[in-house]
Amino acid sequence: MNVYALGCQSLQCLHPFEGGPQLTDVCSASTGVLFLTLLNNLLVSNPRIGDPCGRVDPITSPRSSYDFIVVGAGAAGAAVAGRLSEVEDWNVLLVEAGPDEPAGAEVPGNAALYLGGPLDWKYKTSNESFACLSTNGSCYWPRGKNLGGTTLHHGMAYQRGQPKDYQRWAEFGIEGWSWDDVLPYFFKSENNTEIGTLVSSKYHTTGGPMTVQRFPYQPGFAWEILKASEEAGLGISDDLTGANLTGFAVTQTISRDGVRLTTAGAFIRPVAHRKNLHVATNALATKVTLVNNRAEGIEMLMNGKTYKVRAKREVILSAGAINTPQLLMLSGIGPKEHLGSKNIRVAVDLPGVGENLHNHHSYMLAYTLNETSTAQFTGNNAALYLFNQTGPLSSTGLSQVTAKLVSNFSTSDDPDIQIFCAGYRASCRATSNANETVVTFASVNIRPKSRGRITLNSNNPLDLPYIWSNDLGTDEDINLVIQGIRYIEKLMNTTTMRNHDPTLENVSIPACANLTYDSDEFWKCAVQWNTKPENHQAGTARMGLASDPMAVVDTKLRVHGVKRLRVADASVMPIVISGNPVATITMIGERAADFIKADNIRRDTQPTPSPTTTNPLKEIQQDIQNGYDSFQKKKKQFQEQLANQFGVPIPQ
Ligand SMILES: Cc1cc2nc3c(=O)[nH]c(=O)nc-3n(C[C@H](O)[C@H](O)[C@H](O)COP(=O)(O)OP(=O)(O)OC[C@H]3O[C@@H](n4cnc5c(N)ncnc54)[C@H](O)[C@@H]3O)c2cc1C
Repeated sequence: MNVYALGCQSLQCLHPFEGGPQLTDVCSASTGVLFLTLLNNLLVSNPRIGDPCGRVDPITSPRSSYDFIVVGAGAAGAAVAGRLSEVEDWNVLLVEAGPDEPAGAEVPGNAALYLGGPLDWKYKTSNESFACLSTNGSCYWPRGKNLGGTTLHHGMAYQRGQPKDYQRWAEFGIEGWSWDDVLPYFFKSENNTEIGTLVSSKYHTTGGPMTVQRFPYQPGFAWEILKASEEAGLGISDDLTGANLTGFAVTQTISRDGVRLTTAGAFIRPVAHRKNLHVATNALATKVTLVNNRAEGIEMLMNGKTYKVRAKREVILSAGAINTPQLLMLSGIGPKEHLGSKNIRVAVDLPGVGENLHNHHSYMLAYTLNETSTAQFTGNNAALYLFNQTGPLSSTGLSQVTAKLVSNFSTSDDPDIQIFCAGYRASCRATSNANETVVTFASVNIRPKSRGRITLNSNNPLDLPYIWSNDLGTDEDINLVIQGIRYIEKLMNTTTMRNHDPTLENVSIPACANLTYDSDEFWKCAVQWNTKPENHQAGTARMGLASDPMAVVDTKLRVHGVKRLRVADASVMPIVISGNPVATITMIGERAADFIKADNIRRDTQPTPSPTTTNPLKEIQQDIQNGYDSFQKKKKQFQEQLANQFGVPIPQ
């Protein structure tokens, strides 16, 4: 009997998940196939990593109707579905195009390794005039296609943007989304384990389902970067979401004790036992069905069969900034002429659907250090990780180091440049120059001005949409990236960094060869040819007032002109926040769930108002408390079971 079977039988797990790509599919380590296979099995069976007993039990076919249907189980959708299912009287269907999360992807050292395969939508932009010129004006945009969405692949950095980001949203006439309005919803999700030791209770809290903490491991070079930053006068911060918004930081992450925590892991798995929550995996929503401009349900493809499922109350689209506008358009909601050109009957002419597409964009400098690299993905480190979830595999290496800085277009309370670092990762994917230590620094424009759009290639839901990002479409966008490059150069020119003898890897781009190396003109050319698009796409179904012709949803996330249909994901942000967006997108999911609860509980209680039962806020608070209590109870039982059967100590 293998360890996996032993663990699951004794814990009476009914639905462990062994599927999805295995380590042997995503790694190319010299450690060999047998080692990777064994490691994969041990990860799957480990209660703290693969969590075999906490997995969802996906439905094999949907019921004909539910109260709510949520499309997409990513940063927002998992939060929406988990929260709605707190109300026992409602039944909720969560529809996800991809499968459950493979255990290997929960290892922080494996971040992004599962992209490029079946868990990735593998989007590519087209016809870029100013970006990704080395790849014929086409940028690669990975997006997660699995429970947890892109939170199964992301770098896990926890940020919220800054108060000014939400002030900018107000310029669209949006009320109710100021910093003071959104902060309680960041708190609602958060369980910060480093209050008092690293961050302040003024900005952070405990009790939510999303654990926020630093990784247990940092490579020594991470602290060297912080030392160099101080030396260069760029500053350091313990908490870029706290009082000190600028400088370099070893960031807090959305992870729990050395294991990735996706939104599915935070919001769905702990409540997977709820009878009123159905999860459909490998199920593609192909359209929202409308009757008289009212959402009646969805059509979906699952296991080769088409289903029509009715939503008695509402449909919520959380399919992300690319798929949500695609679904809206496939359902007849979008720009009239464009829908007509694809033979789609227009239900609601909403010209803003698919417009306002934007993304952070960057340029990466790679430096070779004067030291021989030592392998990090070793048997010892793997064992350390399996037993304790510590060591190099329990972190993303230098990717946990980031900085927020200010260009000359902005002010210190509103940083507009971010630096992403990478290197020293315990990756199982062998690199070509295994003997060299290479570290990278990307200068990221986190206040992009250029806007692109998403349109349909055809009315076939299986066709990927057409994406034109128009990245780097303004001089200011390019200038901002160059200002970030100058900051990186300043950092690398410190004594601290020079002690490591860094050499900038040759940037040889034929199209830029006639320009003076390291001049602004040179970098302007290089940035456009070797653009590094970030993965923070937003804005394609943006919030705004009904009087705003380009607005798609109102401030309660209801689609203009359509009843019983909301959007909750990155697409509703009028302007992407200045930083890593997951926490904000989850906050949007939290808010959507509360808007829905308030509207529906009010509706349910309207006919027979009574002073004792008609306070919707009180009821919502009670629902949340009930959900939280039952989660805590289940967690305690599970920990006791582990302690009794495997001697795993109960965390204090
Ligand atoms: C490599 C990488 C690193 C990143 N690092 C960070 C980081 O460190 N910190 C951070 O904050 N952010 C990071 N991000 C960005 C972040 O992950 C995304 O911005 C965020 O996950 C988007 O949330 P979403 O809910 O809008 O969409 P997603 O999380 O992408 O979720 C959408 C879900 O909908 C599903 N779906 C789509 N269409 C359909 C359909 N028709 N039917 C059924 N299901 C459907 C998808 O499969 C997916 O599961 C990173 C992203 C990438 C790719």
